[in-house]
Amino acid sequence: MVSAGDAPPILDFSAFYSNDAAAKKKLVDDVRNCCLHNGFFQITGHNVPLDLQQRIMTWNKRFFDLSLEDKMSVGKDTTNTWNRGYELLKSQILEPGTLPELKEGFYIGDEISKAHPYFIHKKLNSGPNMWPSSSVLSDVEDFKSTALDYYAQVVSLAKDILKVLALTLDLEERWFDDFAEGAVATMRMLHYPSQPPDSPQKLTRGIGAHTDFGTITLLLQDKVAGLQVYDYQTKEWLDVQPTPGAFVVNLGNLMMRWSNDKYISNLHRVINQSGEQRYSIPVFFSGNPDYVVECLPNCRREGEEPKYGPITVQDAVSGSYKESYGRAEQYKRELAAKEAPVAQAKEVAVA
Ligand SMILES: O=C(O)CCC(=O)C(=O)O
Ligand SMILES: [Fe+2]
Repeated sequence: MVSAGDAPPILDFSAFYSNDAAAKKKLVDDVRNCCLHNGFFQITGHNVPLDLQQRIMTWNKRFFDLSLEDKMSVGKDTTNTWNRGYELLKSQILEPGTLPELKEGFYIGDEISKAHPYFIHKKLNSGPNMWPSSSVLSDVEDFKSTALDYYAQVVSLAKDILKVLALTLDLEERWFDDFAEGAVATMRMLHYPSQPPDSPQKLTRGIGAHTDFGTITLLLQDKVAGLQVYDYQTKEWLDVQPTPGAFVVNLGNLMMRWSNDKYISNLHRVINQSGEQRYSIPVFFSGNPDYVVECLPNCRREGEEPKYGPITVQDAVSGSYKESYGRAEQYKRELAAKEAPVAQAKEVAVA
């Protein structure tokens, strides 16, 4: 049982693949408790090989070690609306009132060509990946195959977790299958430089307090800590300890809405004051963009109205993205407006 003040527990997911009914029931019960508590847990005993986790993490570091110019060769500019490629430091503000975030990212997803109906119809995060050229990265083919293999295996694990989530709601294991068919998921390699000692403590974030937009997130952390989950009862931030081989799993806003707020999409953030570089790789599983999400069975009392109306996965998730990037843009505009008169005054002084 998870209680107030407890960090997300580590659950052995191998029970899902075993024939041990008691162990499987315990896993389902534990996952249900976590979903009701704060929607966060860690899993070991899954089928994603440790070696693959290590190889993608090595690529994560190698990618961010490239020069800024090389990273910008796959920059996610305004023409790339499908969210792939490199994102500069300080591009996002997830926590209103804090500074642009000390993280840089590289977005990868399913390899979707411009002829694919998802691209043509501008479905959520759907389009071709942006890979560095071989002149930038001579073994880019290994980067590609490692990333796409990792992505596919984590998406498959996400589908297994959805089966467990179905069981937690006393639904058939296959309940989420239609939603998971043709699902969109986005993987984001992240690098958090250590926060400079002179940066304002209260305002500096690797990633500001936020909840995730999609259905479930599976996160791989490297060795450096920094991820924290907010505990509403104790009003404290709980550290999510990096655990070798484990994935941190958390529910996103779509799952919370879908469950009529029975299951929780919880606030979390990253602050890296370790003095070391921090790396992580979340995979955000959204679902089939056209699937209509409407109060799950067993999530409201008989006769009670659902809190939310039906919505497509596409509409639910894309709304949240626009909001968070809009905030960083607005901050930069305001800063530029504030600095402009100062710059002009300096010019006058020099003249
Ligand atoms: O890097 C982490 O540990 C967390 C990342 C995260 O919360 C996110 O990208 O939504
Ligand atoms: Fe997150």
